[in-house]
Amino acid sequence: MKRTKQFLSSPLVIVSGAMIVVLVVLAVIAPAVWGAAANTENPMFLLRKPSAEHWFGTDQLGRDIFARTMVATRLSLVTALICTAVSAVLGIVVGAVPVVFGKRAQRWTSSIINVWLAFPVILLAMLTVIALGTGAAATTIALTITMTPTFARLAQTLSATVAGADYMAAARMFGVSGRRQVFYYILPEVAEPFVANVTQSIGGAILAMSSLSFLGLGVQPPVYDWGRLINEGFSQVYVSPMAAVGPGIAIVFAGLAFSLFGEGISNQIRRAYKPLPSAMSKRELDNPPKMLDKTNMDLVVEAAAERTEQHRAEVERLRAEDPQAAVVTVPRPAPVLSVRGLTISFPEGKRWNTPVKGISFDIEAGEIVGLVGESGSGKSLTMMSVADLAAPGSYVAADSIRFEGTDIVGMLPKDKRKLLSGIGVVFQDSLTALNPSMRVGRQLAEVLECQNGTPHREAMERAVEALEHVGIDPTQHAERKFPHELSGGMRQRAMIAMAEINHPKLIIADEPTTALDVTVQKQVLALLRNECARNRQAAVIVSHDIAVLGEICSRIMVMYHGAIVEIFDTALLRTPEKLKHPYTRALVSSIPTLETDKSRPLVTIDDELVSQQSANLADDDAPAASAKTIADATGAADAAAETAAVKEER
Ligand SMILES: Nc1ncnc2c1ncn2[C@@H]1O[C@H](COP(=O)(O)OP(=O)(O)OP(=O)(O)O)[C@@H](O)[C@H]1O
Repeated sequence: MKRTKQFLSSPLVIVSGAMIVVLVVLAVIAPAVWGAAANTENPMFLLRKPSAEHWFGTDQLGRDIFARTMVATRLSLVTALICTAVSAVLGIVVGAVPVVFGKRAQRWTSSIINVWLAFPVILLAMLTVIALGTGAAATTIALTITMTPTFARLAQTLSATVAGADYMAAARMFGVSGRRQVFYYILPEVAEPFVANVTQSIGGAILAMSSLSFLGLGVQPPVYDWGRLINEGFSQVYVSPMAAVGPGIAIVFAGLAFSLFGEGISNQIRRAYKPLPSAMSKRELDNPPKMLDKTNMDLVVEAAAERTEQHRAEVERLRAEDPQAAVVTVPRPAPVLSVRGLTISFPEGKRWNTPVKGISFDIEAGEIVGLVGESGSGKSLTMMSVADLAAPGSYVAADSIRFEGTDIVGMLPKDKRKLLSGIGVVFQDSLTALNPSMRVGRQLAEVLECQNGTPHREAMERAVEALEHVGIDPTQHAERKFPHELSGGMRQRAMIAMAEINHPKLIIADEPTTALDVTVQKQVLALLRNECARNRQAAVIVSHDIAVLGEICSRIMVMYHGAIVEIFDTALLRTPEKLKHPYTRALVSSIPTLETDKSRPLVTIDDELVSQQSANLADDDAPAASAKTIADATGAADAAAETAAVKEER
């Protein structure tokens, strides 16, 4: 019901649907209304031109061509509908059903479909008609034979996607029968796109059927369809063009009606998969929430001041080490990424759901920062939005998101894409993040070809080198393999190689080791750390596991309920009592150590208690900081650091 309503909201579906209704009504009533005028020969009105009485004129036997066009609607429509419906069903049988019978059956049917598709459509139809003899039945069979492989290929492609899903594997494991798999698992999933395509094809079937009749291979007198009428009217086309153009208009009308209807349904299906907020007006949607978390701002200022202190200490240390040195240079890295007031919202009915609430943070060049928090705290949304990979349906607002000093907020998509090619992303699941139908080497090379225009051969050489750099044994020739032919660890390494290949300034790794076992996890994290050090890259590693982050990061940011509640130096993990936020303390105390008493249950985090404590912690009376304040504050800290360095240089 909801889906029907959704379809009816599309003007394209409404207009084309109305055209189809007109055709169906004509097919039903035309023989009764216009039958006599269409079939009665009248020697008094031979070959008349169009007039008020005979809109399309008359034929050589004095029959009204408009009436004949109306009457021909039924045969033209019915034959097209029959051959489309039969070939769609056959297409499902040939294309979708073998999916449940395993790889061998799929290979066989795939080869059959390929050979079938290799024959030119009209040639195959003509040969079939010649073999079967002319007439409506033979034409319908001929067209069914030619249309079936197209539907079979479509059904095969759609079903193969479903067949690869985890729930299908589970169904097979549970022993669900093949018939049940087809009817309850595959068909419901492929039905909508399949039906949309089939509807579009009805227009094509009408055209093909008419073409055969026009060539004299289709229906034969005294039976007639639109193609036959054009054939008959062709002889008088110079005297009375409407004799051929009239039935031609009917074909175009019917073809357009079904093609547009199929197109309209396809559009609506595509839209259904992209959450569209319908309850809010455009004005409301143009104004998503914009927030600035003042407590988070204070943390950023503190972190900047802390790093300034560390920088000063480093200058002092080097000075003490070599008091004679005329110049002591300790370059102070500028933030490669600087985010202020990032707010991410989803429209839910008439309200906004805001999982990320005005957060701010800086990532300095070359540093590895961890982003930790419970599931649903907004970690992935934050980092993916920074990389311009925001979740579908989300609305992202920010005071600024500066990457290498350039603010991407409000930037044109083309320029943004160019700038953000300096960010490499390592996704959680390498199996879904890598293209399953492309060899690994090709995928790596494509990054260089698309981003730098590197020639193919050179890009392939660099892809092989990159795979070797991430520790994949070159004798395994991973570059020639498809992703599914690699182990989980190798795939994750390949994805790191892909993120690294163009030496981005920042790597975003979203839970890069969740799917791996503990040993491989450690190897992959060590690899990430080493690659960042080797290429002087910054990285943000998103994880649930604060212990893992402690091993490779210099700083950790803690997210809780869509806010950054603490930013701390990893060294503090050794003195957890110095951590400020109750959630961070609870998180750290839940890490099991060698001293943990195994007879007692692991520490869990009491969400309610943490919320209460953090509410007490927040200083509600403090004036809200603005993005400018924070920029000034961190700027002041940076300036102080620069001054320290410059002074020392002198
Ligand atoms: N496409 C979406 N539509 C609506 N809400 C969403 C969508 N994606 C995320 N959210 C909301 O944003 C919240 C945060 O999502 P996010 O993926 O950032 O969590 P996370 O901290 O990365 O969790 P996890 O560690 O489990 O991946 C979710 O709990 C959900 O409420």
